[in-house]
Amino acid sequence: MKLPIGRAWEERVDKMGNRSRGEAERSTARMEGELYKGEDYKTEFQPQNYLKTYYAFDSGTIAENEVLKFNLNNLFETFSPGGMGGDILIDIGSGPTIYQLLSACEVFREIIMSDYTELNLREVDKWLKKEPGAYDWSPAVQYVCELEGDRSKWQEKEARVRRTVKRLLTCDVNQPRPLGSAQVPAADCVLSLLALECACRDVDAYRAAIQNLVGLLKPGGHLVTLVALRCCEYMVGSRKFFVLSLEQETVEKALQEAGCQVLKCQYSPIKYSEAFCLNEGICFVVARKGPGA
Ligand SMILES: C[S@@+](CC[C@H](N)C(=O)[O-])C[C@H]1O[C@@H](n2cnc3c(N)ncnc32)[C@H](O)[C@@H]1O
Repeated sequence: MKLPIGRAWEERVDKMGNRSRGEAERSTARMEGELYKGEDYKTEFQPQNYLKTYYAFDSGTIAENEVLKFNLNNLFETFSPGGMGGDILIDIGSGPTIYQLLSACEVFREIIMSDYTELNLREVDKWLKKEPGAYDWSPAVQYVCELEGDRSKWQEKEARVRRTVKRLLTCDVNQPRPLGSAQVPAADCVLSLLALECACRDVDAYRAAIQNLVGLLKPGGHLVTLVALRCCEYMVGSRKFFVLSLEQETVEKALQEAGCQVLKCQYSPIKYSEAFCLNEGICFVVARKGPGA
């Protein structure tokens, strides 16, 4: 399947894949312990390192597995047949991952994925096209199939994700139009997991970003988000990235101010391994856009 991603995008990915020597030297010369953020994502966030640390599933660390299972369980509950569903789901800040779509692919006709960095989109594209070196998501896919009642159907589910993801776009949640000039229909659901707290420099920016995402929804559409609470930094390989520290109340208030009704706010005290990420709990939130928003 050839996804409708622009030629310019592919060319830039090639360039990113073969970074110039000067660029590589500049980045290794940066001081150890530096906190990366903002534009740094484009050059310093290495998708493979991120996947190995946080999504190794049963072969990885217990804490990271617990977070992933919490997330997959909540996504399963939210997107079960008879629950939320519809035409278009837009995933914002997808990163290099597809686990977030394993339940949603059953109940949405079309999924649009997006991220700030082209390297992340390239990593997802590799998996969608079954290219050599693509990440192996099968343990997570089998886990979700087991939740659905039949672990043996995991290959069918992978095929369904590949069929349902129609576009990969670049995005910036700090822009009033996070998907830029891309022509995208209003969505039934906007999903954004563990991305806003990485992308926003302060609470005002976070509130604005929530509003920007709500702007992508149809009235009555749903915003689904997962937030690592009281988090201040996380590691991707040897790089340390900034995270905005948020309380659950701040998240709920931002959604209400953006004209949404919070339908669910599932808190868990789980933490990542301290070596990778400093957080205190996590919350999975479902909100509905009100008519006046
Ligand atoms: C911790 S990762 C989360 C990835 C994935 N959603 C997950 O659940 O694992 C944070 C993601 O936020 C993205 N990001 C950073 N700044 C952003 C921005 N301004 N707009 C949108 N996404 C951004 C990064 O590229 C990265 O993929």
